[in-house]
Amino acid sequence: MSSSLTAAAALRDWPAPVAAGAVNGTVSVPGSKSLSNRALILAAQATAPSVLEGVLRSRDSALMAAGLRALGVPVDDSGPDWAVTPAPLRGPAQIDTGLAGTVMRFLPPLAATADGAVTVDGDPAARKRPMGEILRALRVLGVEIDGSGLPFTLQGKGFVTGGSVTIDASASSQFVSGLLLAAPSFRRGLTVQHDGTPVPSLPHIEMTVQALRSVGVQVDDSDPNTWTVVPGPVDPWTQPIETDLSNATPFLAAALVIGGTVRIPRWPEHTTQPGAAFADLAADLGADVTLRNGTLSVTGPDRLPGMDIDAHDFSELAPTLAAVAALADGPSHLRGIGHIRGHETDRLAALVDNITGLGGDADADADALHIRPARLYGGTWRAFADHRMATAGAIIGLRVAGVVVDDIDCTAKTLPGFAAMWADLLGDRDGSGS
Ligand SMILES: O=C(O)C1=C[C@@H](OP(=O)(O)O)[C@@H](O)[C@H](O)C1
Ligand SMILES: C=C(OP(=O)(O)O)C(=O)O
Repeated sequence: MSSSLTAAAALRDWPAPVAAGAVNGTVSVPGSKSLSNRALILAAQATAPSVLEGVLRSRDSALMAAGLRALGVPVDDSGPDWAVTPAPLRGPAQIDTGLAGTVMRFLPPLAATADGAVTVDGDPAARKRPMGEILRALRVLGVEIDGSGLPFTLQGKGFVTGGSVTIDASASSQFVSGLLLAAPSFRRGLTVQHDGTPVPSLPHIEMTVQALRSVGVQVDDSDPNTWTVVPGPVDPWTQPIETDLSNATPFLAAALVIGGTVRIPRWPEHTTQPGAAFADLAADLGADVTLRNGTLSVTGPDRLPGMDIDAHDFSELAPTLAAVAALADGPSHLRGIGHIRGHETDRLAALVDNITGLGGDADADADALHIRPARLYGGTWRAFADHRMATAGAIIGLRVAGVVVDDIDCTAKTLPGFAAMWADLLGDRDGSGS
């Protein structure tokens, strides 16, 4: 794995290409970050080796693989399909989470079962992301931890007893997912109960439950806000990893904002990925949307209306939706997304700053983003190390000359090569912009 995927790179200004006309292209999007990192965590606990077909090769998945290796689990990423060979987990180990929510919330509960001390840290921005609740839960479950956020050290005893714990997962569904994904390895399994305002990104918890069941783990999710995982053997991971539908959305958004058609092959018919919601949203905005033979096609509407939507379940789409909204003919409201202030950056603040910095009209309240039509002009679009902020800038740049994204390489978090893929879609092969 190249170090550029595991270390934060220097900022690189990228003049976003302006579209010469309507788009017409097909984009092959790599595997889902969320499924890849679940597959890695589960394969590490399995009774036999797994081969992860279609796994995403990106900074977030490289960090997950490196974290497992640090704990003694061989992950061979030399081919396109990574091989994971389960082994007893042991410290001392150092884990770098980068800026990956899935690494910082999924790996510590599993690392707590290791024999030995495990120190966990991440990028400076990762230290600001909510983490206390999952550490509190691990303490309730008997795990000794030094620290209350990144960096912290788990004093692994070689086992976690498990049992039941009540948490407030209103800041991130990943608190629930992380605990459930390690629970097959807890001696008594685990019941997690959520007590608080509604959990965001619920489809991602369904993804966790489905991933656990797919490797033979029994999960009871029959009561809302309560999940029980029965301890026991984990089968090797066998399913191909689906295309990352959230990463497909900037490309599909191009068809919405400049017209024309974008096709995404290998679009699953059934999925727990919240990115699938984008197809319905595009249709609601007047696009022609079809799914035929596994390819999703989106043909943009003549005029782009505003949107008033509750994005609580698919909050990771907020930057894409905000970029579309900034180019729409009517006002937009993206509601139910207060918790994205704790994503890679404070996304509500960053989107407002970026949109207003280009002459747009946007503001945020505790839980929503409001964007009104305005004539935009060129300027710097700051990524704040956030892959989806960078791709949102690319969308706006399609229609606004002079937009410069200040760190396009942070897209390597989940989609290395984004700039080249974007240039290919627009027929701008050198990727340098206009
Ligand atoms: O479990 C996952 O894979 C994810 C859950 C969501 O996190 P939040 O619940 O913190 O929004 C989502 O936004 C993130 O991109 C991926
Ligand atoms: C919130 C996101 O990432 P993470 O997995 O780091 O939480 C995201 O990808 O939009």
